[in-house]
Amino acid sequence: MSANGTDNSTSKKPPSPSPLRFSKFFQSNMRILVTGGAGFIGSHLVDKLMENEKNEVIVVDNYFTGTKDNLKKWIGHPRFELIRHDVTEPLLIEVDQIYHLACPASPIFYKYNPVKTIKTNVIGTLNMLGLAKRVGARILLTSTSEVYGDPLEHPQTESYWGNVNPIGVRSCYDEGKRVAETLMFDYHRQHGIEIRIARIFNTYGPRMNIDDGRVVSNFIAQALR
Ligand SMILES: O=c1ccn([C@@H]2O[C@H](COP(=O)(O)OP(=O)(O)O[C@H]3OC[C@@H](O)[C@H](O)[C@H]3O)[C@@H](O)[C@H]2O)c(=O)[nH]1
Repeated sequence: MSANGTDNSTSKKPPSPSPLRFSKFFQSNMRILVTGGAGFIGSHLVDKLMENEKNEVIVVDNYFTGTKDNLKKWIGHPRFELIRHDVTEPLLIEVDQIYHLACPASPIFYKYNPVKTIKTNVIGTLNMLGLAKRVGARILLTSTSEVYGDPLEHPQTESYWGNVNPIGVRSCYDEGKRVAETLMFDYHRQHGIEIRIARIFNTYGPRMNIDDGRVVSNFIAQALR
């Protein structure tokens, strides 16, 4: 039972992974899908996952804000595969874990085509959950502090439900991520899918687009100009 009294547990067993998981070879190899892996955070996650010799990493990305350049050191590596794919289209591959990061995170980009942004959050997450159910994979969603909207509680605890404008110009991202979280929990309760959700607050670091309009990159860009 979570702090706000809702019962997020499930009585369902997770779907069984592919029979290949139990063969000797695959026991020691984890096939990991990273959607949005060509982006700022996604490419650093790929670097971390590739450090483990037992991981095979597959990145799907439509390069809306990410770039192959962020992954250049892995292209051609035997344990790495890069696929140009938009997660609003179904994806039929065999994997054991899914890190679902595909979504424009900068306001400049997600407000450029708000309908596409919410499609990516809703249909993209549905496609990834459908894949997780089919292959018995565990799935992590990178959510955001924007699910709290304009919070009335400081600091926000994870059980705080937020204060979000459903019809504003940022709602495609804020509400899109909230629906993505809803879908994650519904697949968990209804189908026993193993889920993880990380609500990422403001981040900065190498490979961040300096002019992507987020607060920290704005401060740095203004300081440099
Ligand atoms: O429709 C889309 C939109 C975006 N993407 C990709 O998703 C990736 C997003 O990476 P960005 O560099 O834009 O953003 P970040 O890495 O900072 O965002 C990260 O943290 C915030 C979360 O909300 C995002 O989901 C997560 O990607 C990019 O590679 C982009 O090309 C898709 O693959 N499909």
